Amino acid sequence: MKYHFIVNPKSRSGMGEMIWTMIEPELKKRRVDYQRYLTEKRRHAEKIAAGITADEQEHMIVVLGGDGTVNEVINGIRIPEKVTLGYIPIGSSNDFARGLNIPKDPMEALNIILDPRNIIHMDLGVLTAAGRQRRFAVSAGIGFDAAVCHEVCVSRWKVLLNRIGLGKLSYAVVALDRLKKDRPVRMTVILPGGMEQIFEKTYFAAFMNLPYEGGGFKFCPEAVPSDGLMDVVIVHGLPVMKILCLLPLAFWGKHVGFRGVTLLKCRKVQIKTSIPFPLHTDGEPGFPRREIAAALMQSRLNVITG
Ligand SMILES: Nc1ncnc2c1ncn2[C@@H]1O[C@H](COP(=O)(O)OP(=O)(O)OP(=O)(O)O)[C@@H](O)[C@H]1O
Repeated sequence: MKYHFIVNPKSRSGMGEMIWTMIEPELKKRRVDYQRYLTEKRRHAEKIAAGITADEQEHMIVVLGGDGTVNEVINGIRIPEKVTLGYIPIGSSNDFARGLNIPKDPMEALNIILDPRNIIHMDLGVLTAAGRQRRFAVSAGIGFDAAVCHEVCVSRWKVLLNRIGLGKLSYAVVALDRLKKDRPVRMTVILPGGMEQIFEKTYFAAFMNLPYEGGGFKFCPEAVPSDGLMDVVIVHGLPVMKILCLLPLAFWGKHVGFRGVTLLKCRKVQIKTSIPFPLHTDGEPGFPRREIAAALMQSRLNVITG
């Protein structure tokens, strides 16, 4: 089967293009049947994936880019179960690769794509807000974590830290700054069957398909991408000082069990907040909203993992 390579040359502040120049000679050497598509702007990867899968037949798509490019590709795919996805991680946060044990080394990642040992049927989430839907592979969130994503996208920290190979730390640096500025809100969480829980002074809720988000925060250590369930983490009712202590622990998933950290598993959840709160899907920012819903799709994506 032909490999469709979707390459974001601008990922990790321009590293994508450089890595592709290493990968392409290897494909030629191994006589791989491939086609390359270079993304030219935001949302272009989505259009490319939509074009490849428009015939609703089986396809092999390989993404070379960051979590943002993976997100665009999964949003473009017509029927996820017809597609097998390979991934060469070149992003700043790399939570998709981290959660699926995909090697960071581009050549190693290519090897497992060309000779796959493990293919999982991965759940995909859908975030619905103001009548619009956006799919996610890693996580979606409302509140503080989404505000951090907004700011990382526009801050110079990501570019500076990417230059020294520490791009994933941009989320931690911006998180510390946002904690000083953001005010927690009242959040109502509605589960299937109508069960309602109210959380006061909530900083954020994240809906996770994989254990990590934000460049390595293991917010939902038990998240399994093929179990048919979303893991939800809600952080609420804590003083800023305690959050500052818990955030580093979250790198190892050791924040679990502390008061103010609530974890749930479900297929569907609805959230209402007292004021509009920022959103994200796989780290890509969305407009602030007061009411959203997150759910898993019926159709699953085949993903080559490490
Ligand atoms: N040619 C291009 N020029 C500018 N931006 C682009 C281009 N192609 C894609 N993009 C945009 O670049 C953004 C970031 O890409 P990507 O997520 O792959 O890398 P990253 O931000 O370094 O990684 P991560 O999401 O893991 O932090 C995406 O939102 C995508 O829409």
